[in-house]
Amino acid sequence: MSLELTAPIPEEPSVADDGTWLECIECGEQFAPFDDVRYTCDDCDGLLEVRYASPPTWDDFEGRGVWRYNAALPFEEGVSLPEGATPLHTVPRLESDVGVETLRIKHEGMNPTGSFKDRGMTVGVRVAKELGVGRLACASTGNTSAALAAYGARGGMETLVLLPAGKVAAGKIAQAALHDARILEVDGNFDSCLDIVQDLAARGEVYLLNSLNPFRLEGQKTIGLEILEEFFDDYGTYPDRIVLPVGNAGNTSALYKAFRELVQSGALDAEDVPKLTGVQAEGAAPMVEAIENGWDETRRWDDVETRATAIRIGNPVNAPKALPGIRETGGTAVAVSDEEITEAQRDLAAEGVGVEPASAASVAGLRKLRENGTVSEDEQVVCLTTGHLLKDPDAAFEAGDDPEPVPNDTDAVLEHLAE
Ligand SMILES: Cc1ncc(COP(=O)(O)O)c(C=O)c1O
Ligand SMILES: N[C@@H](CCOP(=O)(O)O)C(=O)O
Repeated sequence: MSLELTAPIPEEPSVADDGTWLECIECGEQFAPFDDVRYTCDDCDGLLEVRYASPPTWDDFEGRGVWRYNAALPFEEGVSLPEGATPLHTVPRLESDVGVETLRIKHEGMNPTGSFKDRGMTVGVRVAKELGVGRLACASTGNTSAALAAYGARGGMETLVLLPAGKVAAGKIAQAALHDARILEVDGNFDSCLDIVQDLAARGEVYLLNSLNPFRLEGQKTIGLEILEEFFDDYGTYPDRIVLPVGNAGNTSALYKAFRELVQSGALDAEDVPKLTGVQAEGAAPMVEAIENGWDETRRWDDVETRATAIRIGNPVNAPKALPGIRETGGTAVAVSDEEITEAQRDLAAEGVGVEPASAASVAGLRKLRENGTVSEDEQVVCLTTGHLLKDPDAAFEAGDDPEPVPNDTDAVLEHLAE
């Protein structure tokens, strides 16, 4: 296991506030966490990470949901709906069909707005209040906008969302609209929307709450903490592998950070860290390209396309955090077709687990890696499903069978059923 994972706990710098500070992952420059609004390093523009003088151990955790893990977060509590404590489903038929020893599904679609973004927003909006900023904003393929709108509303704050026109699933726009976000539809893809929001943030017009914001990822760390705790309760061991869909690569970065902090505190052995395994759609796979080619960074894909609109992303901003996470945990990355994604969506639905297309990419990826021998039959695996089926009703209609019209008459209904 890599040196990164066993790195010593850094000494608390003078900029720390209550044992917490921001640190550049490229040059190591440190910043006080709440003295100013910043998303990247003032010196080199590298990505920032939140650091703690005392990384958490298992005994520090009590309560339920995201804030059970407040010892691993910058605050005791946040702007909450509440979020987290999502199910870790068993899926016995799918488990034996895919052919692994254990398969569990961590269904993040069961969060308050139907995706894992809520875990990030409960922390992110709390930080926005601490900083005393005005308007909150994000670029989004849909779920981030739904979560920002809801948590902004909960916190009594104004929200602005920029969406790629014609490429966001209906359920997600409906959420942002009802929670009263101002919605701008941009004639461009998600990456162009993020470029604009970053410009607006740099000009001080908005507070950016995409996963470039290091505090968002603190909340998303709790996915990894919950998986490890619950899996250990059930099996007395940790999963060998966690398979997750990858878009902007926030979750991959967040889970890797959660595991590093547990290793640093001595709560987890480095050899027990699950292999982080990322799955992208074939039409939007810059992370897979970077992993396959051994690159340290991704190359931007300008033309991206997939039915899994949530991961229709060509320039994953968290790649510098996520690529080491995949490599140093011994994981990998794989691309799947839209057909394989829809098939996996049906497989999950047949076990009663309703997910949107991007979520099903994890299961499609696991199946592919099992078939090509990368994943072995004795592995214990958790697949992350990131968003709820109702987020994208059109995709669900396409994947499922059509309703059958029948006359308003019992005999005619019976006749129809007998056909
Ligand atoms: C449903 C869904 N799954 C997966 C992803 C990808 O997650 P990440 O950006 O953390 O890689 C997103 C958004 O990016 C999403 O909305
Ligand atoms: N799928 C995301 C894309 C933006 O990701 P973020 O984690 O950087 O906010 C979305 O739902 O918009």
